[in-house]
Amino acid sequence: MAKPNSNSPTALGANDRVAIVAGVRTPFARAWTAFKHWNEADLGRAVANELLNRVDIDPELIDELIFGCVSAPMDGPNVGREIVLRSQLPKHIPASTVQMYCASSAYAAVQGINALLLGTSEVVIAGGVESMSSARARFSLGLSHALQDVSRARNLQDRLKALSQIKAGDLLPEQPAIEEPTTGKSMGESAEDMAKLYGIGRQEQDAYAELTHHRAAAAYESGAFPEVMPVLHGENFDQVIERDNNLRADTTVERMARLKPVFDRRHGTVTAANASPLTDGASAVLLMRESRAKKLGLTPMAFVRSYAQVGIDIQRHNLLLGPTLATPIAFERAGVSLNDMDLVEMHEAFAAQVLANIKIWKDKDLCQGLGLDEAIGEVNMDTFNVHGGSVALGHPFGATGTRLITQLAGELQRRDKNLGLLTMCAAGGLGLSMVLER
Ligand SMILES: CC(=O)SCCNC(=O)CCNC(=O)[C@H](O)C(C)(C)COP(=O)(O)OP(=O)(O)OC[C@H]1O[C@@H](n2cnc3c(N)ncnc32)[C@H](O)[C@@H]1OP(=O)(O)O
Repeated sequence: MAKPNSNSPTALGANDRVAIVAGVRTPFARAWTAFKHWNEADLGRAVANELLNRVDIDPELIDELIFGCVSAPMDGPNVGREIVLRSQLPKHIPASTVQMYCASSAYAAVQGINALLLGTSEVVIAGGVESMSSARARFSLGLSHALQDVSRARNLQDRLKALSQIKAGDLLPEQPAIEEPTTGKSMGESAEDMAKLYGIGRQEQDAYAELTHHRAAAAYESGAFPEVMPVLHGENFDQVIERDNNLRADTTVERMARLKPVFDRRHGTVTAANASPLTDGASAVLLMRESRAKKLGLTPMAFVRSYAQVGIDIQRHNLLLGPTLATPIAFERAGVSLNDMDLVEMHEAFAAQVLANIKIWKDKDLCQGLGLDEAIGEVNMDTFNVHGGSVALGHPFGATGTRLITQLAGELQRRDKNLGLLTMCAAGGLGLSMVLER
């Protein structure tokens, strides 16, 4: 289990901090709905262009674009580069695509932060995108091998021989799955395990899901999501989506109670309502050092104080514990504690995962059982996910990280507050936490 590194600095680039200057995102759309006809590179292009249009900055000043994408398309897996080639950005800008499962765009931001601290880039666009609607079913390996043999065959006889190797089962397409290759368990099954292990009941999960939907709906009404851009959609791109379409302002615990559990149909508690949905969308942030922002006359939303990443042995521990393991390290690096946080944003893969993590945070024995020295502390729900989270807004895997960075930075700015934490679990037992300051 990862332990805080006591030699860590207390803040990143203390004399010339890394600034989050701006952030944008598309509305998040349930898979196979509004963005059915969009692909990853075009969704990414839309947010990159919007960022350039909103910030008064010469595109020539962008040194690098880094994007996260979990399910990268086979016909252009470096989505970042495809975005540059399709956007208003100058084509000479280098671009890359990173993968840290659900934390991918937060990790893209980390890569950008590191480049700025090293001085290898001065202005970075970091973001992420996911299009579950574009995820393709694959040929089986047996069929792929046979088709390769056919294409290499020199004569009709060899071609027929290659084709004769194909078994009936090989013809079945393999659907993209959200399963851990190591454990064979889906994310939903891990959420069920977590709910059972930490005693998080169905009612508690549904009540949390109701809260997150209602908060997100209220946030739209109060204008708290200026980062959300309108996007054209539909077969002829003649309709406009302006808000996340998973959001249900009218959802109630009573309605949710009627739903059957999905991942453990007999004894489970995780349902379509208390899980984040499969989602399409993109988000991006503009990063630069404080001094650069000042020179360009730009007012940063917030600065990066620290970050930390962890990996969990998922054969011993639940894979959705990332927030519990990564947060103490980010706090120690920033020289702060939970009590100092004005706002906390936790990615909501599932209501059960959020509730289990915050239950562990306040319990010394549970924290020590996971190798931590002490309890992290008790979360104040009035300052936690104040505008809702992934269960309501949706969770395009590659885009949630920079959605969280923008949302937290924006809310710190609006409330004129000083410190905020964002924290994420990710598949593979990964976790990423980041402390922002003003
Ligand atoms: C680190 C990480 O982030 S891991 C997380 C990774 N993400 C995941 O694993 C994704 C998990 N989610 C999923 O796989 C899917 O969303 C599922 C399987 C849970 C649900 O998928 P679907 O069954 O397609 O959901 P669907 O939208 O059809 O909803 C099912 C029903 O619940 C209802 N429902 C959903 N949400 C609500 C709500 N908030 N209130 C009331 N009813 C609701 C729907 O109306 C629908 O009802 P109907 O059958 O009468 O039409």
